This record gives sequence, C-alpha cells and structure tokens, in this order.
Amino acid sequence: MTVIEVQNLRKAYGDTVAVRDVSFSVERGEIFGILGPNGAGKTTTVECVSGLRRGDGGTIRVLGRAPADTELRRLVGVQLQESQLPDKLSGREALELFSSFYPSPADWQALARDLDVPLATRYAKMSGGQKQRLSIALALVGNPEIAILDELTTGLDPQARRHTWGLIEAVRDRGVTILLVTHFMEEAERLCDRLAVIDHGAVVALDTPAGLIAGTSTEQRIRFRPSAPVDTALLEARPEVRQVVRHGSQLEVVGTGNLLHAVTSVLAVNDIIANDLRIEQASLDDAFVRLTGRSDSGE
Ligand SMILES: Nc1ncnc2c1ncn2[C@@H]1O[C@H](COP(=O)(O)OP(=O)(O)OP(=O)(O)O)[C@@H](O)[C@H]1O
Repeated sequence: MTVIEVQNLRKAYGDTVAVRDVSFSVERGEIFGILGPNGAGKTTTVECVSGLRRGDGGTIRVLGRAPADTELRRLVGVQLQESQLPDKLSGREALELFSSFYPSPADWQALARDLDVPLATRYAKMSGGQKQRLSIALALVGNPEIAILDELTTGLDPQARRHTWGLIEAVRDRGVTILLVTHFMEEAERLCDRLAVIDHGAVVALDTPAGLIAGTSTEQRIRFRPSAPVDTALLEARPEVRQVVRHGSQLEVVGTGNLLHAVTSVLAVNDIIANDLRIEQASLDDAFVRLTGRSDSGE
C-alpha cells in the first residue's frame, strides 16, 4: 500500500528552482532513501512532504491526505536537518513536552536510553551529536506511522551512526515507514529498501541499492598473485574475460559473467594457485558518480 505519493513536485525560492520535477512513491513498511549531492533539492522535497513548505506545482499525498492536513501531525514524525529548540530546555523536558502532544506516545525514557540522549543537559550545552540524537528521539516520540529523517546521522561518530542504523531498523520492524534523506552511501546501501537519486531538482534514478549498482556496470575485476607464470592468452581465450593486465607480480583480469569460475578453472588446469585473490565489483559510489557526474555525495 502506498503511503506517500509525490507527483511532479516543483518548488522555487525566487529565481532558484530547488525542485524541478520530483516524483516517487513510498510503500508502507519500507525505508525509502533520498540520496543526492549538496543543493540537489532533497531537504526541500521532504519539507514539502512534511507540510512545512508548499510546493509550487505537482501533488503530494501522505496517507491519502494533503501534507498540510493537521491530522498528519499525529501520524508523521519529522526530524529535520537543523531543528532548533529553546536553549534552556533539557533533554528530559523536551521529550516530556513533545510526548504530551500525542494521544499514544512512545516510552520516551526507553527512546532516550536507546539513543543515548542526555536528559539533564540543556539544549544549548549539548554537542552536535547529542542535539542530533535528541531530534531523532523527538521524531519518534509520537509513535508515528511515518518517520521523516533528514541527514539523521550527520555529525555522529561512526560508532554512534551504526548504533542509530540499528535503531532505525528496529523502528521499521515495528511497522513504521521511513523516508530518509542521506549523504552517506554506506547508510543508503545498508538501510534503504529503495532509493531515489536526486540531482538538480529531479529524480535521476529510482531503484533498490542493488538495482542501482547493477545498472552501473556488470563488469568485475579480479586481482591475484599467481604462484607460477601464467600464459595470459589462456585467460584471454575465455569469453568471460575482456582484458588481462599485469601489475608487477599481480595479474588483473577484467570481465563479466561468471568470471571467477573462468579464471580459477584456467589456473586449476595449469596447477597455478591464485594468492591474495580479491574481487572488485561496482559499488553504490560508482552508481552515484555515473548518475550525477560527481565523485562524492558532498559529505
Ligand atoms: N529557504 C531558501 N531560500 C532560498 N534558497 C534556498 C532555500 N532553501 C534551499 N535553497 C536553495 O535550493 C536549492 C536546493 O536546496 P536543498 O536544501 O533542498 O538541497 P539539499 O539537496 O537538501 O542540499 P543539502 O544536502 O546541502 O542539504 C539549493 O540551491 C539551495 O541553495
């Protein structure tokens, strides 16, 4: 069942067209990612879905309603990139206050424990990571059906980031649908069921992480140190092999299909052992570069 439907969304700020043409739909229970370089229009898109901004064109439906529908405040939890709270509010006060807005809130103490939110610290005194963890907890405290998380792990150290991924998966396992904006390829690959790659205000690809990677290249590279000299013509004679390159004592074989089987069977017939064998395949980074022409996501 579709819970978020965005069709031909457009939004400009004066002369700057932030979102040119964005369409995607999110199914109940999935973690749907929006990935793209800086300034691609990701935040503007999710702000329109959250009802915080109005698009100039296109349609958005969240649980069948228009984003501004007040009923959605109860059903959708939002964690935004730069949430600002009053400086004097402590973690405990913020969680207590927010949970009082909802008819059946989550156990905020358990959330604070899971996310390591400092309860006694005032907002102004919190580190960037602590503020971030508090804002994630606030997005989840109302027990929402949908959680919208923008750059949820930016500013967290790698360990805290991995811990947060586990928490997000646990939230999804409770049936919450998650719309996630991220810069991090590893995060997108690990967490998202499907991804929309946005560039210059438009969706340039929409697929599973594995589908995006497969669309990039089916080519593989195998590197190894042969235990004895190899007649490279024997490898090149195999249809799976496109190229064999020597790098000192190492051989690199580039090809497609069941390349590993092709290489190991040639070596086995010739009593050669492949030492230090490594296989390289296309990654989500490669897919991102192909789709956006940029070498990183702007971290
Ligand atoms: N309030 C605003 N007023 C004017 N221009 C804006 C505003 N917010 C965003 N923009 C511009 O709109 C474009 C898209 O911005 P947006 O924040 O949606 O992108 P983003 O993909 O989320 O980027 P980032 O990864 O840097 O957060 C950018 O050119 C940005 O400078």
